[in-house]
Order: sequence, then C-alpha cells, then structure tokens
Amino acid sequence: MSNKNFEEYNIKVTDAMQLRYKSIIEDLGENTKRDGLLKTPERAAKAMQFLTQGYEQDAAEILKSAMFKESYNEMVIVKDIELYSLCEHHILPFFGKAHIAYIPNGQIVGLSKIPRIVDVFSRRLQVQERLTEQILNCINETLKPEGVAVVIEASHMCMMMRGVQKQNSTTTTSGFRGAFKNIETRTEFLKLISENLS
Ligand SMILES: Nc1nc2c(ncn2[C@@H]2O[C@H](COP(=O)(O)OP(=O)(O)OP(=O)(O)O)[C@@H](O)[C@H]2O)c(=O)[nH]1
Ligand SMILES: [Zn+2]
Repeated sequence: MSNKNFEEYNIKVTDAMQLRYKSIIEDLGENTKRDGLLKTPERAAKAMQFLTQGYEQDAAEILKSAMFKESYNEMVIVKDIELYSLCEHHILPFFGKAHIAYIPNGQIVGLSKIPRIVDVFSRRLQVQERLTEQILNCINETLKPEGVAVVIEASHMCMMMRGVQKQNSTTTTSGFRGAFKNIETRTEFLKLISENLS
C-alpha cells in the first residue's frame, strides 16, 4: 500500500473541503486572495485527505498479503516505528513511536506490514488508547499469534501548543494479548524496548 499521490485525491471531496477551508481562513480575518494563501484551501484539503487516508485502507488485508508458514516461535519485535496521527478532540497532531512484538504460532508476517498497519490506524481521527487497541486486535485476530504486545509513546500537540501547554509530557499506552499476559514474557519485551522509553 503506497502513500496517496496527488492524482488519487477525490476531486469531489477536495472541492467541497477546500470551500470549507476557505471560509475558515476568512473567519480568521485573512485575505484568501493574497498570493501566499491563494492555493492554501486546496493544499489543506489535500493534506487532510492524506492524513486521514487510513479510513480507506484495510489493515487485515495488508497483513494477510504477506503471511508465511514458519516454525520460528520466539519473540519478534519491531520497535521505534514512528507514527503521526490526529487527536479526534482537537484535530491536532499527536506523534511518537510504536513498539510491537508478537510470538508466532506457525505463521510469521512480512516485517514491513507491521509499520504499514500502524500507518493505517494512525491516519484517522484517533485517541491514543484506541489506536493501541486497534493495532493489537488486528494482529491478534489476523495473524493469530501466541501473543502480541503494543506500546505507544506519544506527544500530543493539543497539550503542547494550547490547553494545558505542557511541552515535555509524553503519554504511554500499552496492550498485551496471549503469551504477553505472562509476566516473564511481558518483562522480556519491556526490557528489550526499554532503551527507547523515556
Ligand atoms: N484519553 C485521551 N485524551 C486525549 C487524547 N488526545 C487528546 N485528548 C484529551 O481530550 C480531552 C478533551 O477534553 P475537553 O475538556 O473536552 O477539551 P478542552 O476544553 O479543549 O480541554 P483542554 O485540552 O484541557 O483545554 C483533553 O483532556 C485532551 O487532552 C488521546 O489520545 N487520549
Ligand atoms: Zn486533542
């Protein structure tokens, strides 16, 4: 699944959305006819479609497209997966890293598919907790591993640029299924990613 090209933008949606962005910019007291802003409503409409393209993508299908029979049954960890999402309360970015592990149960998945599904669920209006659960459930239900673990640490612009205005706080969410409910397995995973956690 590739990133959206400009040609792929839905013209109808772009047209409707850019009119709304134009009104918003005018509500700010700005002049949408000045050079720098002339194309801004269209750019913003395209940017918003790019940032929410995950609604049109099927994460389970992405995983299914690269699942292979393999007997390896130790922990597989993909860590430091950068993510960019939008908080559904303020439509402001939150961004950070996901660390994901699974223990295969007869099948492994193509490694790149894990960051790809992080993108699919991130590119929607989200809360960090639901994002964590959706990634966890998708891997658990599609790959049916012995266990799966997801940790996300993120900074929320809505807490940095506005509102409570805390620049240094990060939010960590986690979820564990199957073998990761076992304290030893979970501890091993957390130890292996711990150099990334602040
Ligand atoms: N649980 C959770 N809350 C989030 C997330 N992103 C943003 N929020 C919070 O959503 C809440 C919305 O609260 P409201 O009181 O309705 O909004 P607000 O008046 O703008 O709140 P402040 O941000 O405190 O100024 C805020 O506390 C945000 O910090 C997220 O991913 N998870
Ligand atoms: Zn917010």
